Amino acid sequence: MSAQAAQALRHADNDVGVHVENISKSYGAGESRTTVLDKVSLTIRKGEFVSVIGPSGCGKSTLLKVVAGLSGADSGRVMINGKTVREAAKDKAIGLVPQAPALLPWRTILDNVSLPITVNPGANRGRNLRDPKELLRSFGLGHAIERYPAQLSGGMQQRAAIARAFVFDPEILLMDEPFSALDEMNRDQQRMGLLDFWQSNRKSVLFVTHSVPEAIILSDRIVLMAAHPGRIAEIIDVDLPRPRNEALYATDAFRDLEGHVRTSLRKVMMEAARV
Ligand SMILES: Nc1ncnc2c1ncn2[C@@H]1O[C@H](COP(=O)(O)OP(=O)(O)OP(=O)(O)O)[C@@H](O)[C@H]1O
Repeated sequence: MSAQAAQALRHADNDVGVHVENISKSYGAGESRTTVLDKVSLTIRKGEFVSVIGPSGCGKSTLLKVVAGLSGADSGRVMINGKTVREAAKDKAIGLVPQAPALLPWRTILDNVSLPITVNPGANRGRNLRDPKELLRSFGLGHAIERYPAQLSGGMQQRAAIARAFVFDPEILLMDEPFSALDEMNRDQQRMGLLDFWQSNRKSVLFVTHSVPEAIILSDRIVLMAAHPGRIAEIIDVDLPRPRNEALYATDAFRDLEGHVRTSLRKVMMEAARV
């Protein structure tokens, strides 16, 4: 058993939100077959924020898709709060925020966010539902609920997409570079909004990003992946106090950690470039 798998199993108790065990996945057949994920094991505790960072093509999105149940693995297993991904998805325990907000242009923001709970009301009996209006207010969109997506900025649209992911009050949240399309200032504002919301709505989060500062300010741990094949190279604890805010960027502790993450990232990038 690998050290990663052993570490993951040690956490196999009630504290576990997401348990990824020995996940492997390949694409293609014959000579062109490539291993995208090679025995990836990882545990995310309940209420823990974990970011995944690594070179382009190392399998970050693929890992997220496997955890979301959107893509099957060749081997290994994923458990979410002790349930299979299929059961967790059926219970609406997984919230997904894609790279692009994917809002329906002909529906208002409120209708977009309400849509998941209005499609099949009968199936929602007994479920914990969040009030879409209240969610939108928490994300600073209270004034925009009757507007259409095209009338909002990119950052506001993405905030609406994040609010939508919370309507079923999911146990875990999966986010694939949700702020990557935004300019740096807007991006920072959105990440602070997410940080504030998450700090008072603690969920297990798996967050894919290319940004080192973003990973540090948001996360409890950073999973650094290496490529060819995609695997976990290092797991870095973000031992910085919470609640956090922008002031953290200017601290020595933040800068030290940023230096560490960048050095490790450079190492895996150079390794990936040699393949
Ligand atoms: N459906 C698919 N069919 C074949 N190959 C795929 C498929 N999806 C992903 N891949 C390949 O798997 C590898 C990992 O892709 P993935 O998107 O998970 O990487 P990533 O780390 O998220 O990349 P990026 O940082 O550029 O978004 C890449 O080489 C990609 O080309």
